[in-house]
Amino acid sequence: MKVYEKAPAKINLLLDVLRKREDGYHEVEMIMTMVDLADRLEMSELPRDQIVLSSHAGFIPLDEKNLAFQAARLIKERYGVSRGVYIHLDKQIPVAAGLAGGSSDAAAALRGLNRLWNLGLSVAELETLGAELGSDVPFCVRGGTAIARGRGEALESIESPPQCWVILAKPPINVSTADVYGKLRANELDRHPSVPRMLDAIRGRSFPDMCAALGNVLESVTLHRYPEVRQIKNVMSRLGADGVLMSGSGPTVFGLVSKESKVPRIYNGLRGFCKEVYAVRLLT
Ligand SMILES: C[C@@](CO)(OP(=O)(O)O)[C@H](O)COP(=O)(O)OP(=O)(O)OC[C@H]1O[C@@H](n2ccc(N)nc2=O)[C@H](O)[C@@H]1O
Ligand SMILES: Nc1ncnc2c1ncn2[C@@H]1O[C@H](COP(=O)(O)OP(=O)(O)O)[C@@H](O)[C@H]1O
Repeated sequence: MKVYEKAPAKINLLLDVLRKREDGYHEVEMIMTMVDLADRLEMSELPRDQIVLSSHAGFIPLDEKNLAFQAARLIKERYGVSRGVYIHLDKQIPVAAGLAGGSSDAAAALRGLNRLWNLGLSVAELETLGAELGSDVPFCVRGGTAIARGRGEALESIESPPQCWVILAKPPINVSTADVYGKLRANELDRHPSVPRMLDAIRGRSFPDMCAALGNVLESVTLHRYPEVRQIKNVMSRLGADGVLMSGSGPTVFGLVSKESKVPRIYNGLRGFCKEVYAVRLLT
């Protein structure tokens, strides 16, 4: 038997940091949603008790450092599964981009192995397992659109935002999430994005209000350190994107666009600045 799972990328429409916690993590308030850019996982049983991961992507680890591998090991150990699995990972989401590619692969592995091994776990149980792998994994298990609090694992699902195009541009730099949080001075932030304002925009189905409510406090670190990220934001705005923001800890910048006729100009204009540009839809 084989099972297939799609692992979509996420974007943060809003990311606020409230404070640094005693455990080293930061207390956040985020509004997250999925976009139609996805990795694909194919999972099948192995005759021997082993986890084997393969991928054509040459730039990710295929051993226990891979989050999909860690997900398989965790669910196997926790539920005493003594069967093996072969996972093939078709990688489409850029790596270390602020799009939660690895977290979404882990979430897809949890969902897929729950089916392959008939474990009968609920989404809530898979989310709890996911939290052991990373702060973004519970949201990736659940999908849709949600407010994420705590370190990102306390989720409240909300309705989908108004449908639009999403242009993603990833400059060729690697940004470490831990580094960005480490450099943030959470108690010195002079501006915070407003969660109620973003929620009103989404619930009122107002695309312009949603664009106006976009905000990410981690930009204060990443844009300062990597001026090319700020440059991509400026270029995207100049080319006509309606709302522009960095996703997560970066370096990917996304632009929200309501009119399809504007998409080719923005896409082609950005290709002059960076190789990795995608035009996708929100997953609503
Ligand atoms: C910034 C965000 C926004 O969605 O995403 P990415 O940019 O990674 O996609 C997330 O908060 C990232 O979540 P994730 O990438 O799962 O983080 P984890 O593996 O749990 O943690 C990596 C490191 O980031 C820091 N970290 C993470 C989450 C959090 N709320 N506070 C933190 O301080 C910690 O230093 C931790 O060691
Ligand atoms: N399945 C995976 N896909 C991508 N990266 C992975 C995976 N498993 C582990 N990693 C590692 O996790 C780190 C962060 O990757 P990723 O999840 O793509 O970024 P981000 O957290 O910025 O969204 C990278 O350094 C990468 O080597």
